[in-house]
Amino acid sequence: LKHKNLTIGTIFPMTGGWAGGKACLPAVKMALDDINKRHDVLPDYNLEMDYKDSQCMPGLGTKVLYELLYNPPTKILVLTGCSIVSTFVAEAAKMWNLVVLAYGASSPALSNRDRFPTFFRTHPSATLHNPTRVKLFQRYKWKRIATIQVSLEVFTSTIDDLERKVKEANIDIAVRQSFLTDPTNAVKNLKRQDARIIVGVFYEDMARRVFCQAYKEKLYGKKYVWFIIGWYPDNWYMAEDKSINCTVDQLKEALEGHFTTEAMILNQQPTKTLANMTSQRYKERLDSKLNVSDTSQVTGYPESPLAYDALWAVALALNKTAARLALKNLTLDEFDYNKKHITDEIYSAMDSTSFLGVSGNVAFSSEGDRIALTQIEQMINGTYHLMGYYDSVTDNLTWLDKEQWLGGKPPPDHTRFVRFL
Ligand SMILES: CC1(C)CO[C@@H](CC(=O)O)CN1
Repeated sequence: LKHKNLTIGTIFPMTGGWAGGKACLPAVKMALDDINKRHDVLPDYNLEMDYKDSQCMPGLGTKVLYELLYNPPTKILVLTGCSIVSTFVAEAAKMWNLVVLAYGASSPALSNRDRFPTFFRTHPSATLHNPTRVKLFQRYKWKRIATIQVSLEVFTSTIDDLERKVKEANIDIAVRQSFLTDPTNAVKNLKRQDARIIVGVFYEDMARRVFCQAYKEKLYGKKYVWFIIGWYPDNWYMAEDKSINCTVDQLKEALEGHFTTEAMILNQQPTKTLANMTSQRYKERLDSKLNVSDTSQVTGYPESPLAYDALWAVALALNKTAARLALKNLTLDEFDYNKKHITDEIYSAMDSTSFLGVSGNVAFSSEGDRIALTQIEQMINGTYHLMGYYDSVTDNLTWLDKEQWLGGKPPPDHTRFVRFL
């Protein structure tokens, strides 16, 4: 039983822009143990991994990919983290007929079958937020939207996608502002162009600068509605920040009432997953492996269910492939980088993935993107409160009717001129 080995090449960012490997590597090790104990999954094979650190840098990521591919044993598939590493690895890996599965890549640019024909990701694309935003614009009859973003590819392509989606809904992005590190002019322009319903996409360091400027420009309060990203650490606006000259209370005042959207990447139900474990039990097991006091501060902790489930997606796809190859008297351990017919089987098995993981139901779109629910929260009195969920596949918004409006009702999306007859 499990007398043959299959090796997965895995790349983790242990430091750098997103050091998600800190929690995702232990999660993948846990998944390997769990899978190798199962006799009903890959009964003939023991799954192993050969892992490298990319430091979330594309150059190093490319170098370690070559190390993985030019050293035995043959790798059956590659696992990656950061977007900037995944784009290089997924672009190159097809030359070795390798499927690539990312557990930590959010860039919309990766949803591209021409550039990345063998790419999948258990991490949702940043564009997952956009159908939710449109749904809320429609709910409150807002047709004039403003956006402000940091000039980074991941945010530019997210807003480009939002523009396409609002156009389909007959909604207009009337004001679009971007900045590199200083949002002063962008925020002034939003005020000058009478922006009211504003979508902001940036990392939390820039979010503090934007809302400090919004405080100064009085671009907040009952006339305005802000939508920003929901996966910042809970008290992100209280962090010590020498780059702004606003107090926490001033930021808190500017932030009062804003909405956030984020992908749901931890199964909320108390049900047991395919791994015979609830997501709560998963967290307990990972916490014991991380053995630090506050595990939620470990980079990659929120994404670790995506890494754990990525291994299960690999195991199930290889299990399915082994059975199909057997019909042609072929086996998985015959794979080498020239056997595209085996890659095609792995690809189609991965494409048809559907199982309940600790991150919720795991399934991929035709571009390999993770299909997931989003949750909407609102900051009320300095803390986030759950407002509802949105399933873009069924276009179903579950709304708890708890939102608060500083002016007692949703503000209009522009100044209403009363015509004096
Ligand atoms: C939600 C976040 C923080 C988005 O960036 C991902 C990293 C990346 O896309 O490179 C990790 N998860």
